[in-house]
Amino acid sequence: MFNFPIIDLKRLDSSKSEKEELRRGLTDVGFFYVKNWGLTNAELEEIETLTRQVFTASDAEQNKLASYVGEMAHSFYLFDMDSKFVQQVDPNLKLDVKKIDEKFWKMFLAMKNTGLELLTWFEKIFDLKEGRLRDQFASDPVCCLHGNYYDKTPKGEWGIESHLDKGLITLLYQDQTGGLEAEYEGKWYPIPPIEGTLIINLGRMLEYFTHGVAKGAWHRVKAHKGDRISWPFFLNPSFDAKFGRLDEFKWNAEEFEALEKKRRINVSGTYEPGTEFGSGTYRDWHNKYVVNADEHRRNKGHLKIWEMEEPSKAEVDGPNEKSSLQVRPNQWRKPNTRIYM
Ligand SMILES: O=C(O)CCC(=O)C(=O)O
Ligand SMILES: [Fe+2]
Repeated sequence: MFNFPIIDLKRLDSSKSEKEELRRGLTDVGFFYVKNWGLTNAELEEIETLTRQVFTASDAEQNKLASYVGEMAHSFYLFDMDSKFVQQVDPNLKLDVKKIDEKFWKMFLAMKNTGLELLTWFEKIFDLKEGRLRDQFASDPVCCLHGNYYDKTPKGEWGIESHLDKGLITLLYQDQTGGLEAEYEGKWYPIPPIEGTLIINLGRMLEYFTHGVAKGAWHRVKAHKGDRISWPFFLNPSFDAKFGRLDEFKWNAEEFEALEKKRRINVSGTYEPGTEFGSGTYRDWHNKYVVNADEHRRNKGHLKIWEMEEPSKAEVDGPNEKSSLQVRPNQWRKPNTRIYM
């Protein structure tokens, strides 16, 4: 067992040891738990029940959800990473789409707020000027919430293969099954469920922008005990965010460069060396790697993904673009088409 940091968001302001643990999570481990982030255990139980229903419902019911336009500006997608599923469809199950929409939107916002609050804490821990991370990279972040459904992972396969998330931060809620593992100093350790907590891991973009001082951590999932649901929320940069690295962290540039080189050799096949950042904006990167996610998929896995996406303000209000909601109807997509990880 590994001692992953557990941060109580309510105590962070007043407790020095809590801040030290956050620093350890941020700069050494790359993974940490967060308590008191917003939703109650009862709300999370309800989310779990509703998600299970979504994955068990017939195509017709799923399509009802996909074409539902709630009060909120978002859309749903569904795609399979792998089609050999044993999971049964319940033909009699009716989805309460309004309720699903409301509950998921609440979860979405709670996770987004937690992510932004954490970015502010990272600025404090790193002694950066206030807003240095949030203003430069996340003034209008591209966000997306997945429901990941893994049926029991067959022997020799992966629920999701070893990978590094691409964005700034990932905030993940998992059910009580277990199966998520993270790498630390060359060894793999389970990240067991702790009721009510979120698991935070840092993505490659945050790592890259900080010259590797914020640590991106590799992780993978084997749902060998039984089927499993997890809800990762991906906080990505704003479309207009410039891909400039922060000079405050330049002192670590050489070490990071060396690490990046080593990675390419060690993990060829899952690393996707094609995903270079360049010096443009997140929009350039997004158009290159996310819009054509099929071609650039970085990992295989035995799971289905249900995605809830919030168009960024830039996407909706852009001067030359029609609202994405007008031009892009809600829809289920099968199989895999886009992945905002
Ligand atoms: O299901 C999990 O616990 C992890 C999922 C994950 O790593 C991802 O979707 O990027
Ligand atoms: Fe991930």
